[in-house]
Amino acid sequence: MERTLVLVRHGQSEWNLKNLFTGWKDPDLTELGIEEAKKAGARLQHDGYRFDLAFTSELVRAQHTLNLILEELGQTGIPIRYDIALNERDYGDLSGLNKEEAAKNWGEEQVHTWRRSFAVAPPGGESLRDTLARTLPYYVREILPEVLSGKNVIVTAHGNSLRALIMVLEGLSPDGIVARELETGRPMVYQFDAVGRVIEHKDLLA
Ligand SMILES: O=C(O)[C@@H](CO)OP(=O)(O)O
Repeated sequence: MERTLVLVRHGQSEWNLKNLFTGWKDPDLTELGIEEAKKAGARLQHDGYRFDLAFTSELVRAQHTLNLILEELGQTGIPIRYDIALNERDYGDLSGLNKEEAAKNWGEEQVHTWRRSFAVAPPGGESLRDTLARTLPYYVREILPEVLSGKNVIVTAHGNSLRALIMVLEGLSPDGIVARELETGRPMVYQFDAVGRVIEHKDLLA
């Protein structure tokens, strides 16, 4: 298998558990998050995936997830590239607030729009479109050329930085992305043709 790109959302973080908006804040994984990352690695190992190169964000929950996956694969020696472009969507003023309390304050519909819409930014933060505007150039410039050269690549990142990329990989519209939820620690596998089009994609069960 060549030209394979695997995307993984980090395992459960301390702030996922506490139900807090996280964004660019930097909590680590919970025990469950560690288990999820190890399971993702074990599943990839079981299915015979091997990687030449890895990308992750500058946030510890994504880096920790990657390290655990690579340990399960016995591939801790592969090159890892870290970039802020893969960081979670910046949640601005919502960062650190409880998601349920926010829904009480601003109303469920408003908070859902901030969390899942394409173009509406939370106060002081990034919309998914803003996030796409930084993840997509990074993908085209840094990740896609490696895939096109025949490498197998793994990316561990975040719910919304990955939702942005998935819009492009799966051809989803701004309406189509609203309902797309990414589970923690679930590998999403994309197979590319020689010119960088996705010819197959599947989510692996844990
Ligand atoms: O808090 C966050 O940064 C993200 C991911 O956990 O939240 P949301 O559920 O709104 O995507």
